[in-house]
Amino acid sequence: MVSPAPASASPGLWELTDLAAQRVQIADKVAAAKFGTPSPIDDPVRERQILDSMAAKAPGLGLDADSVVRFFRDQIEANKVVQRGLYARWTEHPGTRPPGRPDLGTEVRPVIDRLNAGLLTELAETRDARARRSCDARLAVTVRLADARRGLDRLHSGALSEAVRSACSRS
Ligand SMILES: O=C(O)C(=O)C[C@]1(C(=O)O)C=C[C@@H](O)C=C1
Repeated sequence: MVSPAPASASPGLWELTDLAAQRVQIADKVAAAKFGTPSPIDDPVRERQILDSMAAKAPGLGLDADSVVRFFRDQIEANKVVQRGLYARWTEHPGTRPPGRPDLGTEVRPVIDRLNAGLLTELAETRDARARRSCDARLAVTVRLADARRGLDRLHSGALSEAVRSACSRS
């Protein structure tokens, strides 16, 4: 669930940013599902499915398919940054490994699917705000607020910045 916008957040960009933050946080569960199993972090088939599905829905929402693909590619790359960071952490400090292994197909990907749908809706909702010249500055503030609100550490906060880097000035 998207948490309510902090008073100082740019109302138009808060939901988009908070959903991207949640997508970065769900990488912990993805990594926990895969760590110590033969499943690699990279799943090109799943990535293609996400990108094709988002691209197909874009025109109906008045969005440019290429821009939507770029945005979701960034979401996926950000997710992988977190997964790799956690793998490194868990390898170096076995005591920090997650206690359980969630099921990727039934527990984790359905959440990602919902976040993807929400993000696509928000891309459409924020078309005007993202086209404004003020977008970069407002987004930077919103990202810092999401960092604080969700208590993101450096790994997740860096990934969130990467996730939203193409959000401004896209149709
Ligand atoms: O679903 C997975 O297996 C993930 O690792 C998540 C995710 C994503 O961000 O959607 C990231 C990397 C994979 O290549 C595919 C998808």
